[in-house]
Amino acid sequence: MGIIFTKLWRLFNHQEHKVIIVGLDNAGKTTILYQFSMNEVVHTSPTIGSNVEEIVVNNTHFLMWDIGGQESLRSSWNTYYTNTEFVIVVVDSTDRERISVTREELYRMLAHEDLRKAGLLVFANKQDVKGCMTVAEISQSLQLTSVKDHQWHIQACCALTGEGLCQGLEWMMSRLRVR
Ligand SMILES: Nc1nc2c(ncn2[C@@H]2O[C@H](COP(=O)(O)OP(=O)(O)OP(=O)(O)O)[C@@H](O)[C@H]2O)c(=O)[nH]1
Ligand SMILES: [Mg+2]
Repeated sequence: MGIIFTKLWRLFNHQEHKVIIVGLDNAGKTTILYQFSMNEVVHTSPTIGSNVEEIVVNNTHFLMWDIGGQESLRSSWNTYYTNTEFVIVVVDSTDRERISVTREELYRMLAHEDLRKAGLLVFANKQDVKGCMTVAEISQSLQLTSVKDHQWHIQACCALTGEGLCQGLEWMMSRLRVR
């Protein structure tokens, strides 16, 4: 169903902006996708493959691909990269042990030719959990200030309440406006 919809959408609209949502398993990617598309918290199970939804904000159409983050699935993330305009990396801010794994995946992605022009939005998710990493800590662990060849932004959020998600979308919209 998702694929048929995607193809039909492409036939009739040239204004879509492709977005991929990546990050380690359990980061909250699927929860974020459905907060964007339905404004509610859905019950999720680990994503095998991907989910795709169209999000429309002020007449701007985003086609968002939420890709499963389990280790065995990460080597196939690159099959989604073609024509991607924004990469959303979702970080579980409570997962201090695996932030270095996210960093490795992040730099592998940014080095990929197909993502050369893509903007990077990092969601520091699960900010509702006491003692979680702050945006500053995550930014430092991911060494974001060393990212010079991609536009980037980091945004604190909580996918359960939706807090911070609109600000992330607004950043993407602002990048589209300056093109
Ligand atoms: N406390 C808290 N829990 C969250 C938040 N966002 C997501 N979760 C929970 O984290 C768990 C994993 O969420 P998913 O959205 O399925 O994670 P995912 O990144 O899609 O995981 P994979 O599909 O395996 O890659 C679920 O139990 C969510 O309810 C948040 O902001 N705060
Ligand atoms: Mg998922």
